[in-house]
Amino acid sequence: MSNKTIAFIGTGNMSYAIIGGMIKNGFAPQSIIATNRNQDKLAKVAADFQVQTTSDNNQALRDADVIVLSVKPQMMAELCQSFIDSGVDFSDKLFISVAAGITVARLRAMLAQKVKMVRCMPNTPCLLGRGVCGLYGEDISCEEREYVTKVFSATGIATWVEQESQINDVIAVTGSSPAYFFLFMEAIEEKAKALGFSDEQARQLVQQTALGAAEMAVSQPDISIAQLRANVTSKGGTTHAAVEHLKSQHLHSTVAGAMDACIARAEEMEQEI
Ligand SMILES: NC(=O)C1=CN([C@@H]2O[C@H](COP(=O)(O)OP(=O)(O)OC[C@H]3O[C@@H](n4cnc5c(N)ncnc54)[C@H](OP(=O)(O)O)[C@@H]3O)[C@@H](O)[C@H]2O)C=CC1
Ligand SMILES: O=C(O)[C@@H]1CCC=N1
Repeated sequence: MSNKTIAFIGTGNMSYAIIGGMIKNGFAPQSIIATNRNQDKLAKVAADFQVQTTSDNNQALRDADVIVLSVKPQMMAELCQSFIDSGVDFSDKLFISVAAGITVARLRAMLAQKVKMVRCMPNTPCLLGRGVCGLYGEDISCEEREYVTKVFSATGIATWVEQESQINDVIAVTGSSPAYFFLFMEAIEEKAKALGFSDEQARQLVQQTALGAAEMAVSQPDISIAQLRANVTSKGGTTHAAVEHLKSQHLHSTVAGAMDACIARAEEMEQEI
């Protein structure tokens, strides 16, 4: 199975990140096909990673063993219908959908076949091999599960969940959460600029601090994140004043509420799409 060809249908932000992670971690470029309707994006992924590219989705469907569905959820039904209309026999292909808010049952209905299906919930740090992917599969063999694990382990951490509903929890915890961190970084950057730092200084200061904080957590797994935070917080000092302000603004419940909103939206999309 590891010699199989994998086709990414729709090469936008997420496929680009997954392909980048795969290439950095030893997957052969000739085993990867990227499709897109936008030629500029195909030119970029070909130039950056030397993978095969085509704007013909049906060609990729025919040539690949594994088909990654990576268009926006609202585009998925139209894409699946085009596969049905192509006349290509895809009954034995392994499908992987990275789309939020579309269940296995719905994807199979769109494809009008009970195909082997994996749902994957990745995040964009896959590009650097620092991603997290939640995986859920139906009717896949042990060999296929191993292959999928190998693909997504190349992009970071890959973890299987037992219940499909847990994919929505993964979205809240890791799929969408790079955006929460970026939002926090944006807020610090904005205030740094207001304090008089240049745009370049503000960007450097915030990104280096975020990187340092993340590396502190990763490199010291025996120290809780709460303790790492406490280690910065001198009694009666400056950090204490800042942290108390964040707590008084209900940061924890705000974040929990944001994650609940994320899950609720995924559930809503399951009904809409
Ligand atoms: N971005 C993220 O962080 C994450 C995204 N996802 C999921 O990944 C999927 C893709 O998201 P993302 O990469 O952000 O979206 P993008 O819009 O960046 O990428 C989708 C790409 O698919 C192309 N496309 C649309 N329809 C077709 C078609 N019929 N044939 C070929 N190409 C097509 C689009 O072209 P065009 O540019 O012309 O529109 C676009 O380049 C979504 O389902 C999303 O839920 C999951 C986890 C994280
Ligand atoms: O915002 C979205 O819907 C997608 C899924 C997770 C991250 N981006």
